[in-house]
Amino acid sequence: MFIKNLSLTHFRNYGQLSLSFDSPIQLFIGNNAQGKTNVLESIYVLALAKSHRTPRDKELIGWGADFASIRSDVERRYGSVRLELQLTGKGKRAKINGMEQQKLSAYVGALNVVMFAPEDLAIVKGAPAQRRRFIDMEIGQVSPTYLYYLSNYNKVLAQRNQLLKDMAMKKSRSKEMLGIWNIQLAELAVKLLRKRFEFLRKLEAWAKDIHSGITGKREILSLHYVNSSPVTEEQTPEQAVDMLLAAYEEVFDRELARGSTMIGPHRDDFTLKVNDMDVQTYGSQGQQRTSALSIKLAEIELIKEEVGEYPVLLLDDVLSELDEHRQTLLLETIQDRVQTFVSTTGVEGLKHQVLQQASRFYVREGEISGER
Ligand SMILES: Nc1ncnc2c1ncn2[C@@H]1O[C@H](COP(=O)(O)OP(=O)(O)OP(=O)(O)O)[C@@H](O)[C@H]1O
Repeated sequence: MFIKNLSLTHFRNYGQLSLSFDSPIQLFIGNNAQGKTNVLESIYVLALAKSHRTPRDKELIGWGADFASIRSDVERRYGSVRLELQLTGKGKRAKINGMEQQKLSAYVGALNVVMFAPEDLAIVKGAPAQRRRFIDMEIGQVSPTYLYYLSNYNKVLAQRNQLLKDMAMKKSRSKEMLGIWNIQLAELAVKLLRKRFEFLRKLEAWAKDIHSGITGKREILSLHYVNSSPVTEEQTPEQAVDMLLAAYEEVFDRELARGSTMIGPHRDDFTLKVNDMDVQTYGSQGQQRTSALSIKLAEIELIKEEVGEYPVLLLDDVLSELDEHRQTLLLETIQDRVQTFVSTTGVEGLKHQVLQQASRFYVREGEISGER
C-alpha cells in the first residue's frame, strides 16, 4: 500500500494542507506542538475512522470550523483508491472512489496502517480496556465482519445490562426476555472470541520470532488470552454457545446484584510473558518497550499475511527513542517494502542510512514546507 497524496481541511491545526509523497519514508520534522503528530493522526483516522488519541471526533475539527475532512489516493495492489472521510462531530461520512459507504465497517480496511506511538506502551502496561481496544482495532482492520459483530455485541450488551437493572429494581420480571438476549449475546460473543483466539495465535507466532531476533535469542515472548468465560478454541461454535449460556445461568444472581454482564469478550484481556514472566508486572522498562515493539512489528507481518500487502507504518516520536540496534531492526523490517511516516523533533538521533535518503517535510505552526 502506498499513500500518494494527502489533503486535509480543518483537521486539527491545518486549515488547508495538500501533500504528495513519492518516497518509501517521509520524515516530518519540527519543534513540539507544531502539528507533526496531527499529520500522522490524520492518516490513522483516514484508515480506521477513529483517532488513536481521542474517542471524541470533535477534537479533530479545527477550532472555529464545523467539519474536518481528509482525502487521499492510495495505491493498492489492485489499483488506486480514493478515500475521503468527513467528520462533523455528530457523525462521519466515508467515501471510497466517490461512493458513500453506508456502514463504516465496509469502509475500514481500504487502507491499513500500523501506528507506533509512545502511548503504545499501554498495550503492555495499561489497563485491560486498552488491550481490548488494541485487539478490536487490529482485527477490525482486516475483518469487516468482526467490526459488524462487535457493534452488534455492544448493542445487545447494553440492552441486556438495562434489563438486568430493571429486573433488579423490580421494574421488569421478564426472565423470558433475558433468555432471548442471552442467546443473541452468546452467539455474537462466540464469533468475537473465535476471531480473537485466532488473531492472538497468529500475532504471537510473528511476535515470538521478532522478539527473539531483537533480544539475540535471550527472550521468548508469549501472549495469553485471559478469558472471563469458559469458551475455548477447541469447542465447536455450538458447544461454545451452550457453555456460555450455562455460565450466564451460573452468575445470574451476581449479575442481577450488579446490574451488568460479568462474562464475555467485553471483560477479557491478554497478558504478555517473557520467559514465562509476566512483563506487565515484573518486566523492566526495557523489556516492556521491546515487547511493545515486537508486537507492532508482528502486526505489520500479520496484516501482510491477511490482506496480501504491507500496511503503511506511522512512527510517532518513537524512532529517536530506540537505540541503534532497535532502529536498525525496525528499518530492516521496513526496507523498501513498507511506506513509513515518521515524526521527529530532530534528525540527529536518526543514524541509519535509509533515513538519510527519506523525504523531509518541515512542520511549523500548521504549515508544512517540503525538502530543503
Ligand atoms: N482541534 C484543533 N484545532 C486547532 N489546533 C489544534 C487542534 N487540536 C490541536 N491543535 C494544535 O495542534 C498542535 C499540536 O500538534 P501535534 O500534536 O501534532 O504536535 P507535534 O508537532 O507532534 O508536537 P510534539 O513533538 O510535542 O508531539 C498544538 O499547537 C495544538 O494547539
